This record gives sequence, structure tokens and C-alpha cells, in this order.
Amino acid sequence: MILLARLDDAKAARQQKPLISFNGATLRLGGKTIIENLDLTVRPGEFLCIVGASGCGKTTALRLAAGLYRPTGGAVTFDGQAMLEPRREVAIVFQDYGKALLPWRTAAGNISLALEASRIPARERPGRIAELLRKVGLPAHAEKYPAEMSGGMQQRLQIARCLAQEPTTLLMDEPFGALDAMTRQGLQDEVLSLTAATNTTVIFVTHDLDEAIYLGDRVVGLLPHPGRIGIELDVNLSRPRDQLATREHPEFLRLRRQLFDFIKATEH
Ligand SMILES: Nc1ncnc2c1ncn2[C@@H]1O[C@H](COP(=O)(O)OP(=O)(O)OP(=O)(O)O)[C@@H](O)[C@H]1O
Repeated sequence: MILLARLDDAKAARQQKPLISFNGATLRLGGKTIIENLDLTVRPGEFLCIVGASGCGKTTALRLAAGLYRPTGGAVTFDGQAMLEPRREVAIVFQDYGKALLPWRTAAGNISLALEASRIPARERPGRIAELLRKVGLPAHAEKYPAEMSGGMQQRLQIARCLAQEPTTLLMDEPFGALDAMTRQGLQDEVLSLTAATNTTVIFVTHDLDEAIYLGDRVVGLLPHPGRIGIELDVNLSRPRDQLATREHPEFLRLRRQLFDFIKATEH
């Protein structure tokens, strides 16, 4: 009975209209094909992870999804419309939080910036800022400047600033790559619970195969030169995920081996 229900869920999910679609998307830059004929769809509320060897085009694919690049062939659509420029409902979290935050603004000031851009009236901003800082675990740090915060805290602040946009979609480019292992695991769980609570659609780029399986509903591995899909794996691990139990699950280990073999083969 339970198995049938799960199969029905999986079928329903597959039939859902995609939110983001790469339809034969190709991108040439400087005379070089960086991404070639990429076909990929992301369902509303899905958490999709992209992995691949360095230079295979992960960031470029994310920039196409963000509307920061226009494909030179094929199309990238968001909610059925060509993604030709950035949209407010699509927020991007970068690895380099140091560059993403304004050093002369406090934590509250950095979040306020996004609220100002969304034309939220001044009287509503303090309440929204306090709520966002609470959500990312920084309730007591509103008046701190980025330089007074640890790397993990700055990345939390960048996430809060993105959430201020009330995005339906988060594009995350190696957001935890520069953080230590413990901070990283804490932030993985926070991102999972924040995005699940708001049914946010996520494309998450990472070098870390374990991180991709731990977070994702699906993991896509890109092949390099030019970037294209080499492997696509559904992650059938129950949620909420657990840092110990999920990572020890036989299915986790099976997927990890499959991805590891894929990456190793692409390096030759
Ligand atoms: N503006 C550009 N002009 C020409 N080539 C570019 C440009 N941007 C990226 N590339 C090339 O495209 C390829 C893919 O780059 P991209 O940054 O998307 O890879 P990546 O998989 O994200 O790499 P990494 O894991 O190292 O961050 C690389 O060979 C890179 O040198």
C-alpha cells in the first residue's frame, strides 16, 4: 500500500509542469561551446543538485537559469516564458559571501537593501528584517557589520537577504564551499528546512558528491567540453534528512558510488 502511494507520488511529480526548462540549450562564449544541447527540467518545489568536474559548466548552467546569460541556441524558460533577464522571484546565493554583502552596511542594512529594492515600505522593514534574521539563526546580530561575522554567519546573512526577495526559486552556486565541515552541515539542514517550509525550488551546484545526495531530490552530473548531462539520479531517501542516518543509508552509499565512478571516468 505504502509502496503504491509512493509510486503514485513519483508519477504525479513527473507529470507536474516544470518551473525551469532547458530545451536544447546551447551557449557559445568567446568562440567556444561552453554548454551544448542541454535538456533539463526542474519541477516546482524540487531540489536539484548539479555536480561535475571543475570547468564542466555548472556555474554557466546556473547563470543561464538565472537569466544572466541568454542561450545562443535552444531555450531556457521559467514558468513557460523565455528567461532572458534576471527576475525578482529567482534569487542567487554565491559562494563568495564576502563579495555578495555590502561591507559598509550592517546585517540589518544588507537585508534592508533587498526590501528597499522590493519597495517594501520603511515602516514594515524592521519587523521583516528581525523575522529574516531569526529564520537564519542570527537574531542577535542585526547591528554587526559583515567583517565582524564568521564565514558561516556571513553566508547565513546572504541567504537571509535572498529570502527577503521572497523568491520562488533559489539558485545556489557552491554556497558552502568555503565553510568548515560542521558549519556546512548546519547550513545544509537550515537550507533544507527553510526551502521545504516555503516549497522553494532549488538548483544547487556543488563539488561535494555527498552534499548533493544529502540535499537533492535529484542529482545531475555534467560532462565537460562542452557541458552536457552525463548522469541523472533520483534520490529516493526519506525526508527530513538526517546527517547521520541518511549518510549511512545503503541507498546513499549506492548513489555515492555511482556518482563517484561517473566523476572519476570524466577526469580521464
Ligand atoms: N565568459 C566566458 N568566456 C569564455 N569562456 C568561459 C566564460 N565563462 C566560463 N568559461 C569557460 O567555460 C567553462 C565552464 O565554466 P564554469 O565556470 O561554468 O564551470 P564550473 O563547472 O562551474 O567550474 P568550477 O567547478 O571550477 O567552478 C570553463 O572552461 C570556463 O573556462
